[in-house]
Amino acid sequence: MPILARIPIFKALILDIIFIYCMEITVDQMYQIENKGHDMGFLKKFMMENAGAASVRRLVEKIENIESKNILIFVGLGNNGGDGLVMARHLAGYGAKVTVMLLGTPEKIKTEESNWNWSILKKMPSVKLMIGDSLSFDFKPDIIVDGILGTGISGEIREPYASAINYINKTDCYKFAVDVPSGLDPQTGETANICTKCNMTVTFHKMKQGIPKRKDLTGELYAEKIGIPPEAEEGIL
Ligand SMILES: NC(=O)C1=CN([C@@H]2O[C@H](COP(=O)(O)OP(=O)(O)OC[C@H]3O[C@@H](n4cnc5c(N)ncnc54)[C@H](O)[C@@H]3O)[C@@H](O)[C@H]2O)[C@H](O)CC1
Ligand SMILES: [K+]
Repeated sequence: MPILARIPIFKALILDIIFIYCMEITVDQMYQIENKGHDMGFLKKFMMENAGAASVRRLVEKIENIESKNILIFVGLGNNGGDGLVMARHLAGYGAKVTVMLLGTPEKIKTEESNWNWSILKKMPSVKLMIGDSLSFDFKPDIIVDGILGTGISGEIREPYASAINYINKTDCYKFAVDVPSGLDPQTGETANICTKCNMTVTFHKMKQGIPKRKDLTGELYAEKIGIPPEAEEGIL
C-alpha cells in the first residue's frame, strides 16, 4: 500500500475519489443499460415517463408558485425532446402555463416513445403546441426547459437547434436542462460551437462522466433514478 494511503485522512480521500469515479458512467454504458432494461420489459416509454416526472419534481421543489409561471419548453426530435414532452404534461397538471416549441415537424419525431407523448399533448388544450423554427412568442417566459439535445449529440450544433440555444442564452429567466445542457458533450465535458447555460440540470439513472466537469453550464446538478432495474447494469458496469 502506498505510504500516504496508510494515513487515515488520505485513505478516506482515496476511497472517496474511487467512490465518486465509480458512480459516474460513460454515455455508451448508459445506452447499453437503457437497452438492456428495455429488453427486460421495462420499456423506454416508462423510463421517459419517470425522467420527465423526476425533472418536474425537482423544478417544482425549486420554484415557488409554479401555477403562476409561464413555462416555455424547447424540444428536439430525439428522446431528450421526449422527456420535455412528458414534463409539459406534468407541469400542466400543476396548473402552470405551458408552451411547447417543437424544433421541427411532428412527422420527423424520431422515436415511438416521443411520438406517443406528442400525441397525448395534442389532446390537451392546457398545453400550447408550436412547431417549426419561429422564435417569437407572445409572452415572456419565467422558466425555459431545454429538451433540445441530450446524450445523442454529435458535432457542431445545426439549425434550428443553434438559434434556439442562442434564444435561451439571451433570455433572462430560470433555465432547466433535461439530462444535459444542449451543446455539452456528456462524455467529455467539452462544448460544441454553442451550449445552453442553465440554472439546474437533472440527469438520469447515473451521472455521466463529462457533466460534473461543467457546473458553470449545468447549474445545480442532480442524478435521478428512473426505474431502470439494477440488474440491467449486470455485465455493463
Ligand atoms: N438515460 C436513459 O436511460 C434515458 C434517457 N432518455 C433521454 O433520451 C436522451 C437521448 O435520446 P436520443 O434520442 O438518443 O438523443 P437526443 O435526444 O440527444 O438527440 C438525438 C438527435 O438529435 C440530432 N442531433 C444530434 N447532434 C446534433 C447536432 N449537433 N445538431 C443538430 N441536431 C443534432 C440527431 O438527429 C439525433 O437523432 C437522453 O439525453 C435523455 O434525455 C430517455 O428518455 C429515458 C431513458
Ligand atoms: K438538454
